[in-house]
Amino acid sequence: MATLVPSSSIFRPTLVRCTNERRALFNRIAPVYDNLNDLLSLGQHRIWKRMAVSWTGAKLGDRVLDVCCGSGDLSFLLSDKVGCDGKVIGLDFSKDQLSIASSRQQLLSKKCFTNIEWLEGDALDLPFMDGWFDAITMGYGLRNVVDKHKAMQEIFRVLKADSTVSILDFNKSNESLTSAITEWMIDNVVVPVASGYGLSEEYIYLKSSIREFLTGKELEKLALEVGFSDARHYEIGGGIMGCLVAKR
Ligand SMILES: C/C(=C\Cc1cc(O)c2ccccc2c1O)CCC[C@H](C)CCC[C@H](C)CCCC(C)C
Ligand SMILES: C[S@@+](CC[C@H](N)C(=O)[O-])C[C@H]1O[C@@H](n2cnc3c(N)ncnc32)[C@H](O)[C@@H]1O
Repeated sequence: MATLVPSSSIFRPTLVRCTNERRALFNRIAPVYDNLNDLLSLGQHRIWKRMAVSWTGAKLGDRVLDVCCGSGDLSFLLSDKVGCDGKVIGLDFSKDQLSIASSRQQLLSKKCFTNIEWLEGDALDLPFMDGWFDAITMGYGLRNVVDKHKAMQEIFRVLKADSTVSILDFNKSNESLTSAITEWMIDNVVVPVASGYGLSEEYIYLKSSIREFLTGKELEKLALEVGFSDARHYEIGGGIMGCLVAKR
């Protein structure tokens, strides 16, 4: 009997089907990730990240966690919030992203940045005791994990009572115009720019990952299901981005 071999375009999602493939993708994009974020968002991602960090309510002396920290943008912002007496853990499963985060820490050489520790680990199996952190951030991470429910359960487990997690990501909008703008940007700006670096497949993945993501209402529901007492999703960046703020 003849075996049907699907075309590579049908099989595109296999690029990121399992954890190892996702890790490999983030290792590959690590050298250009920061520059592309600045370029593609016209620097706006820095504003969205500041908003996400301020919504955690992190304060001087706190012990905080940045899950899926990548090259460390949110960790550096958290470091400023918690100061020299606080502690920031930036956790990610990509060695190459962590190595960039660590080089940035050396380069920026701000005294209090010594309060940041980079940790290679899995968001689905956080290596911390229950109720360990005063605040948690996750930037563009939840959409990329293979099991979103488990990731939320883990965040809930390691967060102290009354503390807050702030989860920034693309917004899977209910508004067809907003979705169309995001998809148009990815097809006509993001992927063509990324292809100049030989990373078109990696950025094409962005579009399918947003389509398969949860809407704001679904994210709020997920947070409540895993046990958070309050959950609000805020649309930001003209509705292109969103931030889920949930209180344990
Ligand atoms: C912050 C950006 C990308 C993060 C990012 C997240 C991922 O999950 C990835 C997965 C795989 C590869 C790469 C990434 C990744 O880079 C940049 C986002 C850019 C937006 C697509 C476009 C933003 C458009 C506008 C300039 C914003 C206008 C806002 C205005 C207030 C209306
Ligand atoms: C799009 S980047 C976001 C990086 C950073 N938080 C930011 O806002 O720029 C997503 C990050 O999630 C990490 N990641 C994805 N799944 C993960 C998992 N299961 N455990 C740990 N890190 C993960 C990737 O390695 C990557 O660095």
